[in-house]
Amino acid sequence: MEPLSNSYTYYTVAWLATVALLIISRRTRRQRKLNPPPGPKPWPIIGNLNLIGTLPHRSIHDLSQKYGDIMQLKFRSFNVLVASSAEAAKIILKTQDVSFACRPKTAAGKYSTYNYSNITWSPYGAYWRQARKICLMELFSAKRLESYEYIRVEETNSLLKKIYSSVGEEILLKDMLSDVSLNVISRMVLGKKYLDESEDSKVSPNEFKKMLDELLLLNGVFNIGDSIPWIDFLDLQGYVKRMKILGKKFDRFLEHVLDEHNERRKAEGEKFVATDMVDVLLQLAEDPDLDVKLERHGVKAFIQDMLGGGTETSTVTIEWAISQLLMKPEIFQKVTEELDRVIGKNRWVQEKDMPNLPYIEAIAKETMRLHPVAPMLVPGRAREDCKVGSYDITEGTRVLVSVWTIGRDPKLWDKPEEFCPERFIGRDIDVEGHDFKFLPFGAGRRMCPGYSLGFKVIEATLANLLHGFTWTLPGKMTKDDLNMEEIFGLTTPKKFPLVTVAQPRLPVEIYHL
Ligand code: HEM
Repeated sequence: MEPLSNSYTYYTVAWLATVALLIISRRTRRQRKLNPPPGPKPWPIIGNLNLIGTLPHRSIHDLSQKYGDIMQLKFRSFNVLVASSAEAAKIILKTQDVSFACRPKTAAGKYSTYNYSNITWSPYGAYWRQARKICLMELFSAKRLESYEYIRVEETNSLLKKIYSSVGEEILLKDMLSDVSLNVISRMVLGKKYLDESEDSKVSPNEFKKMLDELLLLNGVFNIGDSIPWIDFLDLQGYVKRMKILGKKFDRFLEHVLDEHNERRKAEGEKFVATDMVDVLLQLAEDPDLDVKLERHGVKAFIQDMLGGGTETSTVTIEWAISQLLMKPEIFQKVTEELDRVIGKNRWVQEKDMPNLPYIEAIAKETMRLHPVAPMLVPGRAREDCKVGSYDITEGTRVLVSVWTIGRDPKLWDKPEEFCPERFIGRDIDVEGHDFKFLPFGAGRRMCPGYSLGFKVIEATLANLLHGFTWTLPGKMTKDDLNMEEIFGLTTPKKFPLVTVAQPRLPVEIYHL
């Protein structure tokens, strides 16, 4: 019996070893055959992170100049594919967008946005598809956006009044703009403004603002645990702890919002009409015909998305626009000539005037070309092994589209570093992701669903700021003293907020809003 058992063990071991060798050799053969995009040689553990500075979009831009418009980096344990030309962007966002339409799993998505139940971080699939359908048909339909125009007008008027009451004084424009956009979005989404002390609410205005700032910050940070999963539990930077705290705070607030809305619905019974986006979402949550049930936590996650997506984005863009004009004051003259000719001096600009103000539109676009809010869009993730051109991309690879580089490509833009709105005049380049050389809102399946609202707010606010006031730098400050550096985050704002001085340019009675 003994020799038989020995030979049995021997054959089993030999067989297992052969299978293991076969698997290893097949894997190595496969790896050897892979043709990854060019990129810098990664270091062990950190990969190429040593090459990424405090402004990652600029570091990545510099690397793309060396390695080409389709390059691959390694950030610790995962590959990062970077597309840096209009052609490469088209491949990622159009030709092969199904392969890249997923989002990476991040602690922010898990802990601060209801376990990936919001639109931004939800994986590609039936739930996300339904969310996009809700955006298109319900939340951002032309009819719905039009029905909220009075809110945008009222809030812009209160901004103009506030500026008028500070004429001649130094103004921190960003603070004023961010109050307006927060009021606009919270009235459209939640039905009331939470920055108003007199409103009865569960959070103070300060707390509400802080929560939103923290949401934007934590969704934009580089959390080490996301790229080295086995040290995730250590939470070395303390971000996960903050995300959990924020998640709880938001939940308390949003529960209160939902309860208030449900109570009104019950009280009004048959007469109830949905007036804000929460009402719409709560109605959808009861719709038995939805393909995927919209749960209460999904409603809360969508609300968070709207609040997060709709506030900082327009503020940051308008602040950049006014800063650029202060650097090139001759543009003020051209734009006021257009405003005086089309609008006259006896009224404010309305949204319906915008098609007649191509120079304002061109200023907004030129600002977004040079200062895209999301310089590398929101990261995507390869859903499967695939090819981009002749390169092999492996499943799980993160994907960035450097719209910052594309907006500065000298092959596409003449004197790309110069702020020159005229380049958009008479050219059919829209913001809707049709032209891959200009992608401020992305393109394809994952394109920003709030683009039309965002662009409306930017254009109309900018038009009225320029129609109602002349803008100068404070005291003896010259344009050479104006710092145009940016900081990186979920949005890419000015490093030093703009301080400016306004003077009225319309008859006094026009400011009695
Ligand atoms: C100036 C205004 C805005 C800019 C520049 C902007 C920009 C962007 C960009 C670049 C993306 C990523 C697209 C991609 O990955 O391809 C995005 C996604 C998104 N934006 Fe906006 N956005 C703006 C306004 C808004 C508004 C007003 C809302 C909602 C109220 C919103 C909600 C969203 C959502 C939910 C996503 C995620 C879409 C998805 O993953 O399917 N955005 N936005």
